[in-house]
Amino acid sequence: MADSSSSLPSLFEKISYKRYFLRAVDLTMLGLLFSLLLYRILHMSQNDNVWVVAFLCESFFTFIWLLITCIKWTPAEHKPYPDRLDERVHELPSVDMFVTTADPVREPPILVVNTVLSLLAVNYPANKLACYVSDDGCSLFTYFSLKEASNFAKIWVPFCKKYNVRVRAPFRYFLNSLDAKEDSEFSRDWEMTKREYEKLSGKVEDATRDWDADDDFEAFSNTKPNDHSTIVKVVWENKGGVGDEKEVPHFVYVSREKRPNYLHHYKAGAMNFLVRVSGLMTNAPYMLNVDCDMYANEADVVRQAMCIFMEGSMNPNHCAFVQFPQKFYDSNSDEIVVLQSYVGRGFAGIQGPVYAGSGCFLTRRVMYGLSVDDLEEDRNLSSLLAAERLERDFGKSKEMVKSVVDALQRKSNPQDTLINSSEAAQAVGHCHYEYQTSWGKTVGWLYDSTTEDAHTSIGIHSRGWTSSYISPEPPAFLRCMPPGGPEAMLQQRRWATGLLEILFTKQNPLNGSSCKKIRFRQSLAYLYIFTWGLRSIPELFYCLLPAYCVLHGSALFPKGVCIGIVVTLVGMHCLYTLWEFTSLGFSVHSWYASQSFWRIKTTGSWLFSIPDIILKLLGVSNTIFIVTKKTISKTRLESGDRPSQKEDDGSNPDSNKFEFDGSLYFLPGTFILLVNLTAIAGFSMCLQRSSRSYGGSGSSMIDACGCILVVILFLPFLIGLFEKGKYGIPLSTLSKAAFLAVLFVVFSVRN
Ligand SMILES: O=c1ccn([C@@H]2O[C@H](COP(=O)(O)OP(=O)(O)O[C@H]3O[C@H](CO)[C@@H](O)[C@H](O)[C@H]3O)[C@@H](O)[C@H]2O)c(=O)[nH]1
Ligand SMILES: [Mn+2]
Repeated sequence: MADSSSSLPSLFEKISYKRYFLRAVDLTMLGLLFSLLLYRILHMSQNDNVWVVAFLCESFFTFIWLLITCIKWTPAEHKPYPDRLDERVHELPSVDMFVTTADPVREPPILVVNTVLSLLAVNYPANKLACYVSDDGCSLFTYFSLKEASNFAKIWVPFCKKYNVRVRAPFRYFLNSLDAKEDSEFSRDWEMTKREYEKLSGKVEDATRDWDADDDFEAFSNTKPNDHSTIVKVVWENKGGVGDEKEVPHFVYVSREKRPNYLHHYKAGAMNFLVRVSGLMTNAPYMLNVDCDMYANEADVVRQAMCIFMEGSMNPNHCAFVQFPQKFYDSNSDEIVVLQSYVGRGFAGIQGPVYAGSGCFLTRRVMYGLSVDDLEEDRNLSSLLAAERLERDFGKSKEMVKSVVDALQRKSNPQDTLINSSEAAQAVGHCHYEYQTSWGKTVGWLYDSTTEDAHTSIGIHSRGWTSSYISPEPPAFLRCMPPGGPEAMLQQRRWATGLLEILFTKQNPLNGSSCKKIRFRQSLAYLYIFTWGLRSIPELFYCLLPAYCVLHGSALFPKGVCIGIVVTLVGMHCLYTLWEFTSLGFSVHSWYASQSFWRIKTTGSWLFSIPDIILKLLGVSNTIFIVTKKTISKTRLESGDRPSQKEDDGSNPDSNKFEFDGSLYFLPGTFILLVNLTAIAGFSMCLQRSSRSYGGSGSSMIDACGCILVVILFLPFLIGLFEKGKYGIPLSTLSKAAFLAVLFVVFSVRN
């Protein structure tokens, strides 16, 4: 526990950003949007239906901007001081670290191995750590790889600690060659460790080929990913550990029972099983959640998070979780980094950041459904601890109930040996264990959304907890994302659908039930992300309106000086977002690519979240979680870890190209492109044919400029028209889009 004497310096500092100028910019843009709406209302009678459609779209955009302004108003973050931890805290708390994997093909085991190695090697007493891997793929190869990794960990962990290695995922660490030429102890150890890592990765890659059966793999025989019993394997137990540098923390492999026709709730279900198993085995008060596509990039990461929790145990600031921003070692998601930096810090200045599903430390008690009120009134806690209630909430395992009571009362009674709890662990992995309990409803990770992270997050904030955002440099965690193309579109659709799903649960931020403890601005902030999918409709319309007006000969934008409103809005938005990108060190190209991808994903991928939700509400089909395909990036590390700059160096000319396939995701974009190209062609032909001005009620140059802007934003599709292979738009998509475009043109001209 932390030393509460006030003379010692605080373990963290809250940094609140002053942004008077940016607030003025936000408000000016809001004012311009309202003026545009007012103009539309005043001129409604003189114009046709286009005017109404534009008005509706712009009302939606204004609403979004209002939410953004409200989120960004008071940005903040926490800065931890891990150096002060030893002076202040006599005994560090234990942490259970969870890694999830689900598919050995889409998530190569070598990636999981690296995630795990980076966690096992963090700077924290090894006897206070335990790493649990949940494998929803029930894969022998994953298990085999992890078992091999645990042997390598006995070399890797001491090596990292001896030489204070910063990047503790070997696949990243060994990308850089050895600087020291001389034959020092370090270079000998380095060479040896590298050789051992190469052996390990060779074995992992060949696992599917040379296979020597072993009794230990018995449990995997005759299993299918969706049909098998629970498997719990203690891969490595740190027996009698005292926390010295050579020790490797406990390491457990689990795969919960799966049967066809049983809902298993994807990652949320896996996380809930991990909470139960770890509760039975080590029952640490804190938990770290990392996806298998992410690794710890900073050895002090656990200590950084503990600064927030330990200080919080003195000042009841009720911090439920500490979220590190998602940063990437490939350059496919600059816009996410930028979004987090502004919107994420905005959330942090209200009630706390959103739990992002990975790179987050959580408190076990909070995950057991505790609310802030339960802390204040001991009475509540004792009602929570009533035996029959515990069984109803947490299930029928006595061992589980006991571990929950210990956790809620902050008593840590880990098992003497992990093997002792194997049997109880099997029981809590049964696919009917959660039946009629509170798991997934009020306890643990919440079900009913494919973005279980955002759903669980609002559940925690609704119980009155705050959360903390810390963004150390170098980044604490790094992960990878799919490049622009079918995988990215699939992932975006899953996110948009999952976020919309939350609007139809009890956690809907608009459902302001009085018992909810969430702050008003925090609800608005959640509303901003939950409505991503809905944005697709106004964005789609807005990409088509200029073309419609040019073809139809009507005006979309205001006339005279009032056009200044639109021009200023577009100009300000460009400059504002450009500044956001460049001030974080991203290039102008990255800014453009993000603006373009944002339009592509909204109109092409988020759009499908709407039928997904309708089909779910009608009971026709349920939403599914398709795991994103991960590939290992071989880009070299730079000292500053600025991934975006690296791939911009032109070494791989294809790295910025957008990939296509025959899926429907690319139909809206191709259609938008063709329609706007037609409108531009039509407009320039008319200009050539006659010098008659486009005055009166007809469309003007400014509408044609709108079409040009849309084409610029959909440039990856224009390039796709001329490319072949995976970089080209398939003929089937092209012909469907062309057919729709002809219908659109006929409709616009005739109407
Ligand atoms: O049935 C499943 C499906 C997925 N996963 C795991 O969930 C994690 C995330 O899956 P991924 O395909 O990588 O999804 P992403 O879209 O990259 O993940 C983001 O979005 C998800 C949904 O919001 C969150 O769960 C993640 O934490 C967040 O990083 C991975 O470790 C998977 O192995 C399971 O354990 N079981
Ligand atoms: Mn992922």
